[in-house]
Amino acid sequence: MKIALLGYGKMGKVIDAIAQSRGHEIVARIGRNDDINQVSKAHVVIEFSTPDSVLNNINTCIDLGVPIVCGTTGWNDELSNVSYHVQEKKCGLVYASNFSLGVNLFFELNKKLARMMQKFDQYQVSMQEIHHTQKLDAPSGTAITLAEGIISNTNVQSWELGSEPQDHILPIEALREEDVKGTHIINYDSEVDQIQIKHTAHSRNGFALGAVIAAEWLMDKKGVFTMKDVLGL
Ligand SMILES: NC(=O)C1=CN([C@@H]2O[C@H](COP(=O)(O)OP(=O)(O)OC[C@H]3O[C@@H](n4cnc5c(N)ncnc54)[C@H](O)[C@@H]3O)[C@@H](O)[C@H]2O)C=CC1
Ligand SMILES: O=C(O)C1=N[C@H](C(=O)O)C[C@H](O)C1
Repeated sequence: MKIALLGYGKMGKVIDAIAQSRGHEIVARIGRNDDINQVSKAHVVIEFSTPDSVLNNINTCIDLGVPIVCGTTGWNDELSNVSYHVQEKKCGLVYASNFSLGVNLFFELNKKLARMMQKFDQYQVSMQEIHHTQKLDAPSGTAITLAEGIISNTNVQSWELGSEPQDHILPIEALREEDVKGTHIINYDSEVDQIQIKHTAHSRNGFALGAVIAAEWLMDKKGVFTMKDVLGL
């Protein structure tokens, strides 16, 4: 399969190596100042850039009719507009806040735990995410997906970055530390105990492999999908 990499930073480079190890050809490595029309040479684009570039990148790929796997975070509010554009142009998009198998299993575990906890209001839920210091968005896209999983399965109504624990609000603490690839922790605290679930990424390889598997899966499909569809969870 011919792949174009749109965004060639930390993730783009790891995806390059993993895609080639799976027999794919990288036909373009496109940075901020390069010609985006190079994506037309590819069967599929894998997009990991920045929150300020992602919308233009996705919309250009849709207009050029090239299917896209997008991992860039920080644009949740625009997902419905982008979905409309994908359907209108009969294109294909996989978007996931996190492409790793482990985190996608963790998403399901989080929802299941939230369903169990909803009738026990002596527990206050909270979340912590830790990432490297270059990360541009907070909270992480993964933390927002986890928060949505809790909100849709409990009587928590919203999440708040950096807030104190309060009824019906999920506080999210976002910490930035040197070289942390991505850690997400959910706590349910009562006066007498704590239940905690945690996912720790040891490298970027899990995110990158998931993105390449999503690109292989997307090839013959039209519509908007997420990693749950790709993995059949
Ligand atoms: N969904 C997932 O599984 C994961 C998502 N991410 C997200 O992916 C994004 C990228 O992460 P990293 O690679 O760590 O960041 P990075 O900062 O190392 O790389 C981003 C690259 O995109 C380039 N870029 C900026 N504007 C561009 C444009 N218009 N066209 C092409 N390239 C452009 C930048 O120059 C930079 O080289 C972030 O939003 C991050 O949160 C990161 C890891 C996993
Ligand atoms: O920026 C990162 O590095 C990561 N971003 C994603 C996110 O915002 O959730 C996924 C992963 O945690 C690494």
